[in-house]
Amino acid sequence: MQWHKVTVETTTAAVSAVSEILTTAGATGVEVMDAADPTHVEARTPDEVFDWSTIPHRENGAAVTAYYAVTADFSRQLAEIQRRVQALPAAGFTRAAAGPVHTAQIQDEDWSTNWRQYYRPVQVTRWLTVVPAWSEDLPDDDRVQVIRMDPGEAFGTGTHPTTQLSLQLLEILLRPGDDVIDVGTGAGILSIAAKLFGAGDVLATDVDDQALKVARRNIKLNPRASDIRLQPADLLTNVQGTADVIVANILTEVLLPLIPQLPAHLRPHGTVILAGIYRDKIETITKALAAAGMTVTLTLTNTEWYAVAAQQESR
Ligand SMILES: C[S@@+](CC[C@H](N)C(=O)[O-])C[C@H]1O[C@@H](n2cnc3c(N)ncnc32)[C@H](O)[C@@H]1O
Repeated sequence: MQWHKVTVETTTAAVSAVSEILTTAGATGVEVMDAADPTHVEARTPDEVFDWSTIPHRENGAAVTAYYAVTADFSRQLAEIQRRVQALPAAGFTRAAAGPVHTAQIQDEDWSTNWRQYYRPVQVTRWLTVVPAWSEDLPDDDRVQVIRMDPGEAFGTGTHPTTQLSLQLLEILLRPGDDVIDVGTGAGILSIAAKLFGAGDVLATDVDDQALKVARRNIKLNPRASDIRLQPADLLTNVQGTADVIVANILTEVLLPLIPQLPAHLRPHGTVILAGIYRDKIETITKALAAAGMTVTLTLTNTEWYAVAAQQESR
């Protein structure tokens, strides 16, 4: 089968945004080469997800690659990718983030399954390990919860710092029986983790139908999370009801319009967990939370990324 290979030259800060653009345009997965990734020498820890020695290390900037089936629709998909990449500087990224978009037509060389050999289980929090769906390699400690995921299908299989920060805050803050809304669920990992941590009702939403399909598949891989509800939704618009915990790992540009919607969906003493915040955006998010009557109670960082937990100020 023939595929279009699309590579966007960009910067470390914009990798997540570019990955989202390529995924939203219909890619089933993205490959990231980033100079900020640890080299294989720095990365030799028991938690490694990749065999780094097999992956070349990039010297500058970053590149995100995705593959699209050869269809009549491709020129429209490519135009949309180029339009959205060019809009990155206006969304607050540096001009360098909107680098050239390269395309090539390639023969299927099993790229869609080749990456599987690089994946290993990864311990994402103290009590949570993400295990690829096909792996028999389970943690030795039976107190550690296991999430089964099919990586490479949608953003959020546990390896990105923003997902790990969200999982860590859920592990710290979620109380048994808490009802949860997961805004922008992607591959469903935060909702599944919430269930394993003892959540009550969990509603997972996403604006992208493809993400919801992937989330549905991953939920099926985790029987203890089988009653997660899925709903297509743009942020909290048309989402009914309230929750004890609302979690969202999305870029700041998307979190900002979400924040004013939160109080109407958050129970008294409820907690909001926001991740996907690049370090130069943390002040903007804190101010927006304050304007919506919420105070940051806990902040975690991982590389350049921040995640915050916030609660409503008592009235
Ligand atoms: C960075 S991914 C996070 C995925 C997963 N929650 C995680 O933590 O790994 C962001 C997700 O938000 C979704 N998203 C983007 N804009 C949205 C919106 N306006 N409303 C709902 N979901 C949105 C994207 O489709 C994507 O699946």
